[in-house]
Amino acid sequence: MQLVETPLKDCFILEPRIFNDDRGFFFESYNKNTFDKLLGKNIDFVQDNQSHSVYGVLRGLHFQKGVHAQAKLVRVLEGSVLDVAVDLREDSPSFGKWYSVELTDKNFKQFFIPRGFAHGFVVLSPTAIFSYKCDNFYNKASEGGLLFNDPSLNIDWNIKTEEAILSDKDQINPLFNQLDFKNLWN
Ligand SMILES: Cc1cn([C@H]2C[C@H](O)[C@@H](COP(=O)(O)OP(=O)(O)O[C@H]3O[C@H](C)C(=O)[C@H](O)[C@H]3O)O2)c(=O)[nH]c1=O
Repeated sequence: MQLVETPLKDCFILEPRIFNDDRGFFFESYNKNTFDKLLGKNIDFVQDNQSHSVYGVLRGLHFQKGVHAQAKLVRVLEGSVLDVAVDLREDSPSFGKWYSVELTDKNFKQFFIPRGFAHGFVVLSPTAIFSYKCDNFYNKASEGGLLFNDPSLNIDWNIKTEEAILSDKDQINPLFNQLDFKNLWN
């Protein structure tokens, strides 16, 4: 497993070692010892999630606030997605910045997003199965969100805005001023 830094502080891309042979391939998708050693900290994941989506589905940008904030280790089991993280930590040098990485079932890349980030992805293949680990439990009451097309972020999702398939929740975020990320996740 290799760790690759990103422009967002504490956000990392992980590239597992793939063992290919004439049967196919094998790799360790998660190993606590390896992961914690690479990160240099102890991360206890407590919940695994999985979603299936068709092309153009855009889930995000979501986060849970305060004590319910979640760190996530995300990957794609089938298809390809553009995965996006936004740094909402006011004391971070990358505060208000976003970063995207294409995760596919061919590049085996994983993306670690710490607590304090908004997260989302858009499906670029006909269908995609998205699987991820969280280090805190789901807490609906603490959920918050940013509009995927927030003009102050200007995220390039690699699809046309009109192609995006969104849940009702993701279409409007009247709770949040689009231009002010301060205190958003506290
Ligand atoms: C997240 C979650 C949802 N649910 C229930 C609540 C709804 O009835 C249903 C669908 O939830 P939602 O529309 O919030 O699912 P996504 O749009 O995929 O949300 C996720 O999308 C982005 C990519 C994220 O990073 C978050 O993990 C999460 O917000 O599953 C649960 O029961 N447990 C959960 O942990």
